[in-house]
Amino acid sequence: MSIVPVSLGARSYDVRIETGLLDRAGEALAPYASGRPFLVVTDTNVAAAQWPRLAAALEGAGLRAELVTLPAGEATKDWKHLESLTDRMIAHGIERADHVVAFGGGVIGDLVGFAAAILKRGCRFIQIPTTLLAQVDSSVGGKTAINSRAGKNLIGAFHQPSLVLIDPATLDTLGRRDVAAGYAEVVKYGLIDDADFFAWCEANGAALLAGDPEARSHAIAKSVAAKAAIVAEDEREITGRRALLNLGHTFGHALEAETGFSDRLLHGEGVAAGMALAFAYSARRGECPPEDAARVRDHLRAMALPASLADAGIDASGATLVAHMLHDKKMSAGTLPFLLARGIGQTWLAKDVDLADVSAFLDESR
Ligand SMILES: NC(=O)c1ccc[n+]([C@@H]2O[C@H](COP(=O)([O-])OP(=O)(O)OC[C@H]3O[C@@H](n4cnc5c(N)ncnc54)[C@H](O)[C@@H]3O)[C@@H](O)[C@H]2O)c1
Ligand SMILES: O=C(O)C(=O)C[C@@H](O)[C@H](O)[C@H](O)COP(=O)(O)O
Ligand SMILES: [Zn+2]
Repeated sequence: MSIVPVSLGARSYDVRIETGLLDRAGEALAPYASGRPFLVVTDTNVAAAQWPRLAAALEGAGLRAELVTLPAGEATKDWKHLESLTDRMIAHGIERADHVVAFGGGVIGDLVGFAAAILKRGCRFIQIPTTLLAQVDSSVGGKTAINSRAGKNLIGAFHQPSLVLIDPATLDTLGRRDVAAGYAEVVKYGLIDDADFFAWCEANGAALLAGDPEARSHAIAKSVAAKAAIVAEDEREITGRRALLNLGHTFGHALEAETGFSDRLLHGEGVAAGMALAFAYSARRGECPPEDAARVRDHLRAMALPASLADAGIDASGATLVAHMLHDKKMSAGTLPFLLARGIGQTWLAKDVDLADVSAFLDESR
């Protein structure tokens, strides 16, 4: 078992990573049991593919559970499902010290985490992530949210889980497109500040996507450690350190908004295209070697990820995409800081980016 601590003073917690851990989850969850059964929230696909394992583990440890199953997909991160979930939590009698279990991908984790942040002004939750994306990124760090009509994750809160349990074997039932989408967030850690890890991705990405257990476990442990270190330094994205985790997201969220937060473009796919655009734009500004931008694009494409507007199926104008960006949560005093790169592993937060120039770049890229 590898254990990565997320060090946040009174809000510290562990991320436990071990193949087969789901079958022993009862043991790990027992200390968090209250007088009521655990409320486990999942989606339809995870309920079919992985719930029998968690149910057996809970039963084996003498723990009771009630399952809430929500529709699968990004559209579930909305007011309607937040309302129905909080109604279920209230009916269940959740108290502030109780733990709700988020069992699924990033959609379930973000929604359940936000419901836990606001129910009775805050109750506790545990993450059991079942997608590569959720295991390497969304289950760690306490960003919770739903989408608004205007944009991605616009209604949310920072609320840390008490525990994260990662079983890489849950990925055995995940579809190839979702594995690839999660892989985009793995590549992100290399592009931010670890050129050696990007080189590892170039060498091992294909094996990881094919389900190689060693490559998978290495990528998960490495990503979680990278994220935990950044979150411990800047939990609420104040100093600019945590903003690095947003590499590719200003472009990516605009592409997601343009496709209506639907399965036309998955979050990780938007991030992949967004990272390629961030590198291409950095190269256009003369700040990044064009060979590095090409390496990023080529690797993402080789992993069946989109690396351009056309790959992502986007035909919108630069002005339309920039209009989406105005809702970005990094906006400050009317300007939008941008994650750019001086090369692979050298991401930085630029504060002098002119959105008219971004719009022109996007029009050229179409
Ligand atoms: N909070 C954060 O820090 C953070 C970080 C990155 C992404 N996110 C958010 O995460 C969301 C995307 O998460 P995601 O990619 O996990 O999407 P998701 O939760 O929609 O899961 C993807 C698909 O896989 C299915 N699935 C999940 N686990 C499965 C399994 N083990 N076997 C079979 N099917 C399974 C789901 O039902 C769904 O259809 C986005 O909303 C994004 O904004 C949040
Ligand atoms: O944890 C973070 O910080 C991130 O930015 C991780 C991102 O991968 C994730 O998609 C996050 O939800 C985006 O944050 P947002 O603040 O731009 O909504
Ligand atoms: Zn992301």
